[in-house]
Amino acid sequence: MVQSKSPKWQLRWRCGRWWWKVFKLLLKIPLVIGLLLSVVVLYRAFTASTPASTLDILNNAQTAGVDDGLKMERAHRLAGALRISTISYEPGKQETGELLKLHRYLEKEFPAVHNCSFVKREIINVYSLLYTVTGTSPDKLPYMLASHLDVVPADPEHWEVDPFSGKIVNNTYIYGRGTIDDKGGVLGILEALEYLIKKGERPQRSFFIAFGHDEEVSGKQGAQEIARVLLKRGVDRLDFVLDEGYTVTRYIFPGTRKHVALVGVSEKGYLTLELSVNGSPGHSSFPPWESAIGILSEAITKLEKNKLPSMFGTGPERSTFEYLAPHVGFLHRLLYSNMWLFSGFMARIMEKEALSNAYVRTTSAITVFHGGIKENVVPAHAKATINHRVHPSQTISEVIEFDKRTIDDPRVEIKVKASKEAHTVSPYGPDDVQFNLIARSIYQTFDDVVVIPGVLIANTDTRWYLGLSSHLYRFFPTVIYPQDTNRYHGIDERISIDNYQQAVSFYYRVMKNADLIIGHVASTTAHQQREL
Ligand SMILES: CCCCCCCC/C=C\CCCCCCCC(=O)NCC(=O)O
Ligand SMILES: [Zn+2]
Ligand SMILES: [Zn+2]
Repeated sequence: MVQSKSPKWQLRWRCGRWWWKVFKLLLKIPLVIGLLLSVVVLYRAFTASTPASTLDILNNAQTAGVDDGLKMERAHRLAGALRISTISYEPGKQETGELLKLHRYLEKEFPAVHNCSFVKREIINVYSLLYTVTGTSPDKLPYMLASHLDVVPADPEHWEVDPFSGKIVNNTYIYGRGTIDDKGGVLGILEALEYLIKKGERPQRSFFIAFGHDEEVSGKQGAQEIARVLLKRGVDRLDFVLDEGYTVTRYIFPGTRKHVALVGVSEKGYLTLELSVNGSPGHSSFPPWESAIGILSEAITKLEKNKLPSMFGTGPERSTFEYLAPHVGFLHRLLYSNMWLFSGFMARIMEKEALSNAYVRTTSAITVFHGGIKENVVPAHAKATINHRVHPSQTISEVIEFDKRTIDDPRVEIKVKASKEAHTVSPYGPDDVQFNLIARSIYQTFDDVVVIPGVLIANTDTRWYLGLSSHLYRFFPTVIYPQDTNRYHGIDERISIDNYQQAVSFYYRVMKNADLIIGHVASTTAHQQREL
C-alpha cells in the first residue's frame, strides 16, 4: 500500500524544490556572465579595425620621395654634422662654440635653402635657428617642423667608433651621438627642403623650421625663445607641429612582425624633486644613530621599492593597442581589443620591462646623490634628485603627495626643481586632417607598416610649442628594433643610410602632402599674413 505524504510534508518538499531551483539558477549566473563576456571579447576582437583616414585626397595620394642617387652624399653630410660636438651638459653649460660651428656647417652644406628668396633664416637667442618658408598661399595656416641642434654627452668607452667621429661603418650605418636624437631630424628636414628648392618647386603653404639649441637641458633658452618670437609676431596659431619623438618600430610590440609606427600624440609630464636631509654632523668615531646619508638612503629606497600605481589603459595608450589590435595574432588581438577587461593583466606583464613599464605608470628615477666630504667626517647634509615622468592620467601634485606618503619622514625635505604636467592629447581620429597627413606620409615611406597613436615617455621641445597649436605630434622617421632602444643617450647611437634616406623622403612628403590638403586648412588672420 502506497502511503501518501502529509500536506505539511508535501509543502516542505515543494518549498525545498523551489529553493533548489533558485540555487541551481544562481549557480548558472557566473556561467551566463562568462558566456556574455566571451561573446563581447570575441566580438571586439573580430571587429577590431585601425581607423583609416576619411580624407580621400590623402588616401589616394601617391606622393614620391626624394631621389636615391644622392643617398651617400646625404649620409656624408649627416656624418659631417655629427663631428661637431654640440653637447649640452646642464642648463647654461653647453658647447656654444660648436653650436656656432654647426650653424656655419648647415649654411655651407645647404646652399639652396640658405640662398632662396622665399626662405628666411634667423638666429634666435644666439644659438637657435628659425627658418620661415613663405609659400605661395600665405593665407593658409602655417605649420612647423622642429628638431634640436644639441646632443647629450657621450663617453667614448665601449663605443664601436668615436661618438663624434661621424663614421660610416660598412657602407651601411652612420654612427655618432645625435644620429637619432636629433641631428637626423635637423639635417633630414633641411635635405628635404634643399631637394624641393633644387627641383624648382615652391610650397603653397608657409611653414616654419625650428631648431632649438638646448632641448637636452630644458629648451628654455632655445625652443621657448623661438615660441616667444613667433607669438610676438602674432603667429599664435600653427596648423600642426611635428617634432622628434617615437619612430617606426619592429619586433617591439608583441604579436606582430609588421613595422609599427608610433606617433606621439601626447607626452608624459616631468617632475624633478630635490630631497634633502639635515642631520647631525660630527666625528666618525662616535657617529649618531642615524646619519643624513642613512635617512636619505632609506627615503630613496622606499621610493624605488614602491612604484606609483599602474595607470595603464586610462590614457591615450588605450588607443595605441586598439589601433594595433587588427594587426596582431589572435591571442594578442583578444587582449589589445579588450583593454576594458585586460588592461590590469597587460600592465602586470608590461611592468616587467623598463621600456614598457614607462608606458604603464609614472616612473621614478634617482638621478643624483650627494653626501659626505671625508671618510672620517659624518656629514651634516645629504641631497638627492629624483626625476619622475608623469603618466597623463596623473597630476604633478598627486605624484608629490604619493612621494610624501611613501617617504613618511618629516626629516626629508622635498623641493620641486622643475615640473610640467603631461601634455594635452592632440587629435588623432580618422577625421583628423593633421594626424592623417603625418600617417599618410609614413605609409608612403615605410613598407608593411601600421600607424598608431601613443604617449611619448620622454620629453621634447613641444612643451614650449603647446600654446601655438592644438595639433602636436612627436615622431622621427627611422626604424628602431628592440636592441636599438638603448642607443638613445646610450652607446653606439646610429642610423642606417637607408633609414636616413627614408627620413629625408618622409619630411619631403610631409611638405608635399601638406599642400595637397590645403583645401582643408584654416585661414590665417590678416596680421599673421603680414608675417608670412
Ligand atoms: C609599449 C612600449 C612602447 C614603447 C616603444 C618605444 C619604441 C621607441 C624607443 C624609444 C623612443 C624613445 C624616444 C626618445 C625621444 C628622446 C627625447 C629626449 O631625449 N628628450 C629628453 C628627455 O626626455 O629627457
Ligand atoms: Zn632629442
Ligand atoms: Zn635626447
